[in-house]
Amino acid sequence: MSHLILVTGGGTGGHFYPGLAAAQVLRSLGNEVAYVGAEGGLEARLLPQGDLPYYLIPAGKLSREMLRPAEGGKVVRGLVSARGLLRRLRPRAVLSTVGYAGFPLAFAAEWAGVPVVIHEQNARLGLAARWLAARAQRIGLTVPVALGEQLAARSRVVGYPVREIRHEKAEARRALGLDPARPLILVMGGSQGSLELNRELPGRLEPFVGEYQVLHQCGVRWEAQMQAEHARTAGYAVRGFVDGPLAWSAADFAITRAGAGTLAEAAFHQVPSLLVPLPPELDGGAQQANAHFYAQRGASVILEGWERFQTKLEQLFTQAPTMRNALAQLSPAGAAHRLAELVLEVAR
Ligand SMILES: CC(=O)N[C@H]1[C@@H](OP(=O)(O)OP(=O)(O)OC[C@H]2O[C@@H](n3ccc(=O)[nH]c3=O)[C@H](O)[C@@H]2O)O[C@H](CO)[C@@H](O)[C@@H]1O
Repeated sequence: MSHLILVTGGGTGGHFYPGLAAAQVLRSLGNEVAYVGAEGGLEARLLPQGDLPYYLIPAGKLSREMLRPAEGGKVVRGLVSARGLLRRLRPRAVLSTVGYAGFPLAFAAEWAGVPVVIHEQNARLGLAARWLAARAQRIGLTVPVALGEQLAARSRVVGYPVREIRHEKAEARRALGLDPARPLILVMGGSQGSLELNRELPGRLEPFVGEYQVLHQCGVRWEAQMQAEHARTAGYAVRGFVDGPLAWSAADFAITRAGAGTLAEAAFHQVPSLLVPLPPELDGGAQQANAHFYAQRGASVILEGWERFQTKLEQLFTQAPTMRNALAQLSPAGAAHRLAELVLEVAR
């Protein structure tokens, strides 16, 4: 029997980085670990830069798109590839951070009798998590989620595994090519960038540039256009993709989407944030649920309508000290270890 543990999940940063963090902990504890990502996902670009053994398999979107032959075909090919990998590698356990990219391997493993642990990042279970939860041995959660009795018995709140790297503030700003001395507002659109933040924020933040500087992460897709439009505005730096730990270490305030990873990093680095969650029709309400979890605990402010931007930003500045305390209570430090422990509990 092999000693291998397979970690799977990706597509976007929010699903990939927590899997990577847990994989690294599992490896540091002496386990043999390999990563299984989706062809075309963010991980297909990032895994070759690291030192974890990895495999890429097809993965189709698990939505109504699945009914389209091209997407449905990908789902089927993903399951066939996953089954082939399991037969070849015979892992002791599979950890999946769910999402469409974490689905094929975990699903095939459940049917092959390999112990599976899933991790749901958001404050509610997504589709892949709901499909996998019934047969998963353990369900790791970022925050408490209301579940039926059977699922609750197998679930544990472990937090969201973040990359636990902190840099000194001035050094982080220097490394990002920013003014080391001026307070920084970080705009994070998430791993793919946010068109809404790209459209709304440069103009609205202009009056604050001078007293503050801005680092706006706009998404690789929009980088060229955003650079052309704003590169010459002094104190307003635009980047397609940034080094997450560096950007959070450099920031004093943030304006962000409400992806689970973004929120967990804001908590880890204690950066008060103004949240602009994705509209519920685009993600089944996951970001709204995440944002409310933080706002109810006084850790973030939610923007409800751009007409209130100025008021909300001022609220963020004035309430920052109490928000930092609330964020410290929500810090996910140690989450990667707790998730790794769940996996080792069930590994054969
Ligand atoms: C549109 C969409 O479906 N978004 C989902 C996706 O978000 P998304 O992939 O945007 O994820 P998150 O906000 O959760 O996390 C983004 C991660 O990527 C990193 N990062 C991002 C940009 C960058 O330039 N550099 C960088 O390192 C961040 O530091 C963070 O670790 O997965 C999340 C976790 O399941 C969900 O909560 C989100 O709803």
